[in-house]
Amino acid sequence: MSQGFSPQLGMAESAQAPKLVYLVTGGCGFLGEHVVRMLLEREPRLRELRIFDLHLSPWIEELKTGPVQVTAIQGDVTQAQEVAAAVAGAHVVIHTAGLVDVFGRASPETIHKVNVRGTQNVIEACVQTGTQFLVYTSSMEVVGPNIKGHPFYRGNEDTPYEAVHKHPYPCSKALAERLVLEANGRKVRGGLPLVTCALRPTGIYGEGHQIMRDFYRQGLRLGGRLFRAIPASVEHGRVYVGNVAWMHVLVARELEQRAALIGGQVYFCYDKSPYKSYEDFNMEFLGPCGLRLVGTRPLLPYWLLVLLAALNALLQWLLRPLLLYAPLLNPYTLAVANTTFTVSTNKAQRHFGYEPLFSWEDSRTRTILWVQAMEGTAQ
Ligand SMILES: NC(=O)C1=CN([C@@H]2O[C@H](COP(=O)(O)OP(=O)(O)OC[C@H]3O[C@@H](n4cnc5c(N)ncnc54)[C@H](O)[C@@H]3O)[C@@H](O)[C@H]2O)C=CC1
Ligand SMILES: CC(C)CCC[C@@H](C)[C@H]1CC[C@H]2[C@@H]3[C@H](O)CC4=CC(=O)CC[C@]4(C)[C@H]3CC[C@]12C
Repeated sequence: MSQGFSPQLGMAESAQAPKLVYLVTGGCGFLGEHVVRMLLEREPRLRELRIFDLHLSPWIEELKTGPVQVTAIQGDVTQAQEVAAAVAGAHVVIHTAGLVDVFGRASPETIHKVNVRGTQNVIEACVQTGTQFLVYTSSMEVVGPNIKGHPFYRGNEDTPYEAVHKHPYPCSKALAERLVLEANGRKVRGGLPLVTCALRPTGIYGEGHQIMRDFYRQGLRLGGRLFRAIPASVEHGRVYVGNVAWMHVLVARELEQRAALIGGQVYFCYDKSPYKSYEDFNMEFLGPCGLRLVGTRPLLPYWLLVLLAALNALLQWLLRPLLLYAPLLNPYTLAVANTTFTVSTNKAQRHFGYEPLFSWEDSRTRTILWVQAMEGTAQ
């Protein structure tokens, strides 16, 4: 059963009746919502958009009034039958669903179940039902930073790096990514080959970013101040959520025409966001909303942060039978925050013509407006 499509948006073709069915798993999440909205805005060949998520958001209802049929599917990626039912008849699957947890909220088993087995279910569903194109949202964490704290400075997809994973989240993303890439070329129902690729965003920011919200609220509680914890010289790759969504839409569109080139490939997600430390970067948005980052150098010595992070891990373990204690600071988040990880690549541009849709100025303005719209601004 062929479900082919042409990614070239010629005049004649875009004027034809839309015929494609897309499925976005995790479509109600931070990134998933942007992918969903981007598809509706920028994929004129879309006939039906299926949004699959454990928790469906109320905003989906607003999307149902447009020309594209929007189908909300409440489901769990760990349930193979639910996934297969959602995938059946879809031309393209964009698999963003995942458990993003580096704070110890979920058990390692749950993280593995959702991120690895869930991805396996998506692959098997494509194979069984004859869906040929699969885009997987991977993560920079598949590469690093590693537990040795080696810097990854302006690296690209071919830069050698000692990827050593111990934490359940990067372990699960690395395993899932491998499954997706190994599935490239498998025969789907009807005999055509499955075409897969993986996108690896660095730290995503933008409207809906939960950790930014947490930092903002913490700053408000501390009287409009945040205290520098990490040296300004430690740089982090960050990418605007709208550009990450755009990259997903574009690569999904190009998968068929350029299957031999794109199939089985990984791409870092990048844009023109500046390289800065995690905290200085956040201040690009929190600053204009009235917060101040105190200190040109970290206020606490690093050894004390390591001690506090270890104490938090101990408290989390001791308190687990009674309550969930999951602060931002733990040995893993400290190691990630304190290690330079920046990417510099044009692979997505070379392979499928990606250019960021949003400039740095636009991305910044949109994010600031979103922070300002949150309740109780500091201004
Ligand atoms: N936030 C970030 O900085 C980065 C995120 N990523 C990846 O991007 C993807 C999306 O992440 P975010 O949007 O940040 O997270 P999110 O938590 O906002 O979104 C994930 C979505 O998946 C859904 N989901 C979770 N478990 C599910 C299950 N068992 N069945 C069905 N749906 C389920 C959630 O309900 C949620 O709507 C994830 O795969 C994550 O690993 C990659 C790099 C950076
Ligand atoms: C108080 C601490 C000293 C600073 C805390 C900051 C951390 C919570 C965050 C610093 C770097 C973040 C991670 C990074 O952006 C890469 C990521 C990729 C993903 O796929 C998921 C999220 C994350 C692990 C992200 C999580 C928060 C940080 C560790």
